[in-house]
Amino acid sequence: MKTTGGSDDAKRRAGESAAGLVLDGMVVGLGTGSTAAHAIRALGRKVDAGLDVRGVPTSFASRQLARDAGIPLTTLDEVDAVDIAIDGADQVAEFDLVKGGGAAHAREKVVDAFADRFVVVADPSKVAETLSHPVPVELLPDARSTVAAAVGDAGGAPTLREAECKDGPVVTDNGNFVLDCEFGDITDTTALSRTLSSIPGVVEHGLFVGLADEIHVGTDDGVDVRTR
Ligand SMILES: O=C(CO)[C@H](O)[C@H](O)COP(=O)(O)O
Repeated sequence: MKTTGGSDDAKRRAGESAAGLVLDGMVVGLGTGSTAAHAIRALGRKVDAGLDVRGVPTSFASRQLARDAGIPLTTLDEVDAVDIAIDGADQVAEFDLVKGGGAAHAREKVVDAFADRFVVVADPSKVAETLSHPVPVELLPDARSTVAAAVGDAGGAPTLREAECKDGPVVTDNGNFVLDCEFGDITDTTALSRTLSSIPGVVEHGLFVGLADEIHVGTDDGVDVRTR
């Protein structure tokens, strides 16, 4: 699993803190990334101890990890509600996020937005005053040049995400490409989110605006929790 950001201990504290919110009978959205992985492993230990939950994975990677951890799985088609979603972020400013470092943001946004309570888990390296991390944009492969041009018109500098162990671009779990789009400081997250969503060929972008309910930031000796 891809690892970014700060210390693994801080990520573990954040993940375990969020997993502690899960109660018997809940349906849980299972995020993607190294911090969410700590929450999934902690949840697996609670399942071992007798907790009855069902997980909705947000990626191939989180599905595999949840299976290995012994968490019973379900899908959005089979549940009426997701009680809580626990997911990481590449950057957090107040309650707005940039996500998609693992190219899973399209499914993550569906699950995180549907959840009654969306809990973000992060380490201190992710926290900023203003979002400035490049925004991942998942797009239909045929639309690469037209989406890149539209991102440029919107003031962004797009870079096609290249795979590390394969020649050519990253291909998402949905069979699409990702453009990492540099916008500098993003002062109006709502406007940029709307602009990116309106581009034909964009499947989903990694700006998560107005979705997070709670942020758990693991520190050297504990967890800072912020609630809306
Ligand atoms: O959005 C994501 C995957 O698409 C991840 O949650 C994000 O990249 C953070 O990952 P990590 O916890 O490994 O730093």
